[in-house]
Amino acid sequence: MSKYPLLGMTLAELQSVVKSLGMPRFAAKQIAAWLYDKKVSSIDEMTNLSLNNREALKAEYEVGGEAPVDAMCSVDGTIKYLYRVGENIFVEAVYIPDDDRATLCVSSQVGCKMNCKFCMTGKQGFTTNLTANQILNQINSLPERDKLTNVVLMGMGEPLDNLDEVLKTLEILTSSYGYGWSPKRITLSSIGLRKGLQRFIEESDCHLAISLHSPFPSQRSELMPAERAFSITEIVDLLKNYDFSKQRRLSFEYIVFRDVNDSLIYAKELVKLLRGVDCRVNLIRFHAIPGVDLKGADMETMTTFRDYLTSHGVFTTIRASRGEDIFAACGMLSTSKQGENNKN
Ligand SMILES: C[S@@+](CC[C@H](N)C(=O)[O-])C[C@H]1O[C@@H](n2cnc3c(N)ncnc32)[C@H](O)[C@@H]1O
Ligand code: SF4
Repeated sequence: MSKYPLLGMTLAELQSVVKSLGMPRFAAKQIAAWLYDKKVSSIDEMTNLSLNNREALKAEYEVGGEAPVDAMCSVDGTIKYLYRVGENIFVEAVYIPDDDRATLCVSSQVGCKMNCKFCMTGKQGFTTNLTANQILNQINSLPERDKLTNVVLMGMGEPLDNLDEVLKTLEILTSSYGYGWSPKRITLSSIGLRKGLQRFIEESDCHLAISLHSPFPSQRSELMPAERAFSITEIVDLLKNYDFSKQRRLSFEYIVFRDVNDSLIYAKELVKLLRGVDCRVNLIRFHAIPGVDLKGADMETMTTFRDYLTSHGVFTTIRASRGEDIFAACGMLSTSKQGENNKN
């Protein structure tokens, strides 16, 4: 019989576990400390629980951490890890070390329903939501776990489409009973879903990045079909109701596609769209994917685009592209692993 994982449970969930087993209420906090502070890998290591209680816990539960099954290292130090989350199902997490920080890009779903034209994960279609256990495990079982300074929910999947499990993970990462991280160390990236965006803003303090990619709704819907359900103008209107001028950061991601959204007409429209919003824009280089007729803009065009936005009051950076040699794009390694296993 497979056991339930404890890793990924909130304090409230651990409290109901200990209650159901007739253990004292304070045992929930002790278990949380073993899981999230001391980061043990087995219930046997939870030595301040009585032997009887440990045995009772072990009958139904396990810690539930699982090491990655594969890794690809880039010449620039970026490492893409593959985690198994089911029979022949894998997700990616990408470790990106930098001078003074080390970021992990975490997945929230296997595949994605949103079908953005430029995205490899979108091309996979949707397989399943990850549980809080599977999201947190990408961080917990990372070989470089203790070096991590930041986490970005920018891997496979649309986090607002799996918000219950994502919010549980964020609670564990930021609570004093959990990892105790500042929410400023965590960024959630989303295309912006009507059902979910407001809830995320109100129930979390983590930074928010919105994938924008075109200020024109007609073009944005060509690139990102979800635009039809919740348009970028509605998204920006909603965001204007919240204060992003202090600790919490709002950014917009913009992949610059050659001859598609890279001229100053687009930059001008972005300035108009983002007027009065406390935010920054990150320009992203496109990682080409097979079968899609889009190309990335050259660096000169991106620089001109950035300078126009910055000189018109929208602070803009060009995101350094990391792990080019192992990347191609998010979703590539897991897609090929699934294909490889299907052939065997
Ligand atoms: C993979 S998504 C996951 C988070 C969320 N679903 C979203 O779209 O924001 C993270 C970021 O990667 C970008 N992205 C997707 N495919 C890309 C590609 N081929 N090249 C560059 N960026 C890409 C998305 O636009 C988004 O800004
Ligand atoms: S870009 Fe984000 S929302 Fe779009 S298909 Fe990829 S993962 Fe899903």
